[in-house]
Amino acid sequence: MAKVLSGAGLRGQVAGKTALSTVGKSGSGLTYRGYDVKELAEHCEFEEVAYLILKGHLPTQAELDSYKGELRSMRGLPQALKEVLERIPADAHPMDVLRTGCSMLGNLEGETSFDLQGKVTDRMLACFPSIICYWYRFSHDGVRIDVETDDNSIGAHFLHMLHGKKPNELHERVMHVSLILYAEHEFNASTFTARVCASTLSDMHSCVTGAIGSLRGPLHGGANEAAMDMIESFTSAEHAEQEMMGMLERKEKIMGFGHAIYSECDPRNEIIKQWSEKLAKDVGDTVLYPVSVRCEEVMWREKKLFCNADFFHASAYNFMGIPTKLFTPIFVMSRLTGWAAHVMEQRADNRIIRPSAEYTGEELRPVTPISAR
Ligand SMILES: CC(=O)SCCNC(=O)CCNC(=O)[C@H](O)C(C)(C)COP(=O)(O)OP(=O)(O)OC[C@H]1O[C@@H](n2cnc3c(N)ncnc32)[C@H](O)[C@@H]1OP(=O)(O)O
Ligand SMILES: O=C([O-])CC(=O)C(=O)O
Repeated sequence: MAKVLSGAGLRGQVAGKTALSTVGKSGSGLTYRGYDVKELAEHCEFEEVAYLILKGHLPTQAELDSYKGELRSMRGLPQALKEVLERIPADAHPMDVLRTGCSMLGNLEGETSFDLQGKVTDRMLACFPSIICYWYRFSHDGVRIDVETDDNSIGAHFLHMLHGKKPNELHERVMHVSLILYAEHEFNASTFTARVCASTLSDMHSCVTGAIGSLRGPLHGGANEAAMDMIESFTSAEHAEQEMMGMLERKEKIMGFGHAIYSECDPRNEIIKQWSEKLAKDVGDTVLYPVSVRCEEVMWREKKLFCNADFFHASAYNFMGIPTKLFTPIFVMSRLTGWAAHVMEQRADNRIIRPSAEYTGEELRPVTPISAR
């Protein structure tokens, strides 16, 4: 059953065209350029999916090898950017760090012509993990890490820099899956931000910087961090149930549940949930995964609300030793592909996005001189 889409928040209004993805077309599915996300997550590496989204087709092995080589060669950070990152305090939010990092990159390596849109996007894909980890390790551990690793994937590059050692096969695979699931999602809030910015013929770094700001909020990408804060406060499944019932009674929003478009489920949830379960077994977890499952059961039973993509990402990332405040930046490392592809699509058939407002203010009135107010 499709969700009734009407009311505030531009819900249900077609705001433009896209050939990049379909969200909830039959009530629940998700496709990227016609491919089911489930199949992509099962068979592909993230770089293949980034290539698909950005360049329009799934790469051949030769195309993929060459693309990965190119991305690998772009991991380094300019000295001036490193200096900026070193000045950002340890208690800053990494999403703010990434927003600044992206903006600074735009100053140093600006998109001076739209002919460079593919190149500047690849550069961001390659170096966003470097920006996050360089700042994180410098501000938290006092070390200046080498960001130019030879890792075979973006996910492995990230985990290697974060933990100071190469990830195992399971963790690298989960990163592929996670980055694939987060890559693209039609006209969600952050992508729409990027498209509005693009419609003024602004540059790619401005579009992405704005999108990072939109993704940061807890109603959007920030929900994975908020979900983690919640589940780690529960000591057992029973405790989780008790607390959730209280939150529902108090009409609190529970992060990681519900969706603006999907009506019955978010197709990304069952995929990341399976990987979270595998990771739970791998680390011998007996609390976080059962707590998460109980939260899912309670929300469905009480409210018919289902987990969105963010909920089981929280436990999955936690099991891989990723600090909670880096969860949403990982989303950025992935969604950058969708944002950039939408910017390119907008540019290819552009009209400035400028909706109208329904005026609810005062009727026309005279200005009283300041001495008489
Ligand atoms: C990757 C992503 O960005 S996915 C989204 C991540 N965000 C979250 O997880 C934040 C929590 N979820 C929410 O805030 C919302 O479900 C959103 C923002 C995702 C969607 O918002 P909307 O489209 O406005 O929600 P929707 O219209 O379906 O809400 C219907 C009702 O369910 C309630 N509801 C929806 N989600 C939740 C929730 N997570 N917890 C409690 N109640 C909820 C709403 O308050 C609303 O109740 P009302 O009719 O009494 O006002
Ligand atoms: O589509 C949305 O509104 C939010 C979402 O799930 C996403 O951006 O991945």
